[in-house]
Amino acid sequence: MEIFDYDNILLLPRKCRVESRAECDASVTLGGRSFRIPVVPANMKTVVNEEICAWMAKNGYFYVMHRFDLDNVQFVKDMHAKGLYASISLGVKQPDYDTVDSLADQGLVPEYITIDIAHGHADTVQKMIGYLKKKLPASYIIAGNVGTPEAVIDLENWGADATKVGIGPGKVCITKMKTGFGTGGWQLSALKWCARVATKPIIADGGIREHGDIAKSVRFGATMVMIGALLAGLEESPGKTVEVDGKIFKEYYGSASDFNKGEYRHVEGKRILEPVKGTLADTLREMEEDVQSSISYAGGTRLMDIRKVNYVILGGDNAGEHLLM
Ligand SMILES: NC(=O)C1=CN([C@@H]2O[C@H](COP(=O)(O)OP(=O)(O)OC[C@H]3O[C@@H](n4cnc5c(N)ncnc54)[C@H](OP(=O)(O)O)[C@@H]3O)[C@@H](O)[C@H]2O)C=CC1
Ligand SMILES: Nc1nc2c(ncn2[C@@H]2O[C@H](COP(=O)(O)O)[C@@H](O)[C@H]2O)c(=O)[nH]1
Repeated sequence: MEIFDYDNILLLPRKCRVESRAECDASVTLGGRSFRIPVVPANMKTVVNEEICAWMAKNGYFYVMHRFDLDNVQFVKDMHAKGLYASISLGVKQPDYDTVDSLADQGLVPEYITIDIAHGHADTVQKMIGYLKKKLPASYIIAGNVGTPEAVIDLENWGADATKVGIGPGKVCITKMKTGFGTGGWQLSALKWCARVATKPIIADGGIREHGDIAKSVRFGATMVMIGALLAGLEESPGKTVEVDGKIFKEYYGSASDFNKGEYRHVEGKRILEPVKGTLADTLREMEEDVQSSISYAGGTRLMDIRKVNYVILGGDNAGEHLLM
């Protein structure tokens, strides 16, 4: 199997078919809705909050609200009251089942539900998917996180409408060091491996360090890309603002860090400071322009045209050119 990651892959251009990058359509469809770009901010406390989610929904972007210290039922009510779609996260414990009961009893149907646990290839996830199918059958279910084709096949067979791939490639992730497991360091080839068997959309989660990594994810099978670090250091980002030597940073911590959990047990995440660099609107606009450029380099006009390009692996044992012929 070829092993590579975002920083040692480059995509190869094909003859341009547009006169302006504005002709390239970066939009993507997930769960029957169209979104401006294939990017979703990570469902983490230092990346999204209610205001950011509402703004994203209003402005044509996909979001997934986090599931920590939050009244999910009230969140769904608030989003629907504003005429916006609701996209929530759930775990697999009793309070999560209580949330599902409460939503169903009140006739509240979130348009998207993401079952989000560290090791998503699990009976507990199968059980939650089954419960959601019974209680909230109209919700679109995203399940994860996983890192192997076997897991993608199981989650799809259990009823997931999309899977989230990425065990440990995140910037604040320490899973690799703590457990010896994961896709950290080879996330892009793990994505390719999973995408070969997937029959439903994949959300590539973690490890995006440059805007060009979005196109690389799409090339290797992602429908959507989940991003934490690159969106944690914005003016609106909910992490605490910290000043160091006159420079302004935002706190960014892992959902499995002691900062999120409130205790040091089963910790698989850390806290870092991200320099503050611009607004959410400007960053998403720049990402859209960069994806439009990627589409034009791919010789296409639509996002999925990126899937047609060849690529090279730079350095290492697998180095070489990979042609689609
Ligand atoms: N993408 C990634 O690489 C990772 C992401 N995270 C994120 O951190 C957040 C918290 O995750 P998580 O701790 O799972 O959430 P929860 O604390 O809600 O735990 C979910 C359930 O899974 C169990 N569990 C957790 N890890 C494992 C494991 N390795 N093997 C078997 N069972 C396990 C927990 O039990 P118990 O605690 O008793 O074991 C609990 O019952 C999520 O948002 C998750 O996405 C966390 C780690 C890795
Ligand atoms: N192993 C851990 N992974 C975590 C934790 N909290 C979040 N995450 C994952 O990281 C991505 C974001 O990655 P980034 O490279 O864009 O910053 C996020 O979506 C989660 O899947 C954690 O505590 N441990």
